[in-house]
Amino acid sequence: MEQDALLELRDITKQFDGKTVLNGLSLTLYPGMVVGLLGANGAGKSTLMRVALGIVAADSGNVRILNESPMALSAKTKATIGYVAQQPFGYEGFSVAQALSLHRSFYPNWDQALEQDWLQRFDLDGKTAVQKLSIGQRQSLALIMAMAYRPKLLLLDEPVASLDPVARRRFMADLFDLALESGSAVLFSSHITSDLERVASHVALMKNGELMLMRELDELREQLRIVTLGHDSLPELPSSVSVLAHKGRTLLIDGYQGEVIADAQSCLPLNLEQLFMELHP
Ligand SMILES: Nc1ncnc2c1ncn2[C@@H]1O[C@H](COP(=O)(O)OP(=O)(O)OP(=O)(O)O)[C@@H](O)[C@H]1O
Repeated sequence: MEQDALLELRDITKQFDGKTVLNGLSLTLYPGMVVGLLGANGAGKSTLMRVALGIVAADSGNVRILNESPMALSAKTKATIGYVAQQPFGYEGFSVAQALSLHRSFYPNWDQALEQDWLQRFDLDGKTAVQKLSIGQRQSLALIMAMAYRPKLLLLDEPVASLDPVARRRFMADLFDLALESGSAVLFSSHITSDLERVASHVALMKNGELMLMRELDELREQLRIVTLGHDSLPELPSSVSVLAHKGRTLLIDGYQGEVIADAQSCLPLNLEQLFMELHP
């Protein structure tokens, strides 16, 4: 495992029923990184997280999470990892306060002030029965449960899909602060590209079980261009530039450093949503 890495996946392959879901995927997370994981439905985002946590075993490749094997995590290390699954689990039959009380007992580093702060922010009442919470409120509770012990590594599978825009914004800002303040790393999947652009330090883009791009967001803005060519054929390109997609007169390039692109009628930066669309024609 590389020095300081909080999570390292190397050459991970996973098949389900003969279908390849993760295909030679490598990804490393360091302290302070907030990585937004972007990919179409079925691209393998949840599977990646589940492999990282040892919930499912990879067919091949190597995973190290906080310097341990995910299949043999010590209790001490487990207490420093936060995870919110796409469909958060139950606590049916408990009130919010009872559920938190039970959950809290597993984590020596639980920050009760943070818990109270977030209960207020998410407008959750401790007396409400968990089964009466809306989907968004359940998601909020699951987030509090995963974050109030300030984990070193936080994996969130579409954590904000059911939150309203105000709650989403607040939570996203907190997420970023948490990582920066405590030297944690966060990996979160989301289809909301504007959220990703607002809070992520890095973007990881998956397609068909492969990692197409893993880059600092600022770098991505500088080095990716969408080019409209005068003709369908690919012109000779500067050596630093690589082609991500080419269809008709539209060319998507990486590694752009301000060079002149031959035959270009326009050469423009693009946002994450445009990038996603261009990579999924
Ligand atoms: N336990 C399983 N058994 C069989 N197939 C599975 C299993 N888990 C996932 N898959 C398949 O693996 C593929 C990737 O699923 P995964 O949930 O990782 O995608 P995702 O990128 O998280 O998708 P979404 O954005 O829709 O949540 C899908 O085709 C899915 O049907």
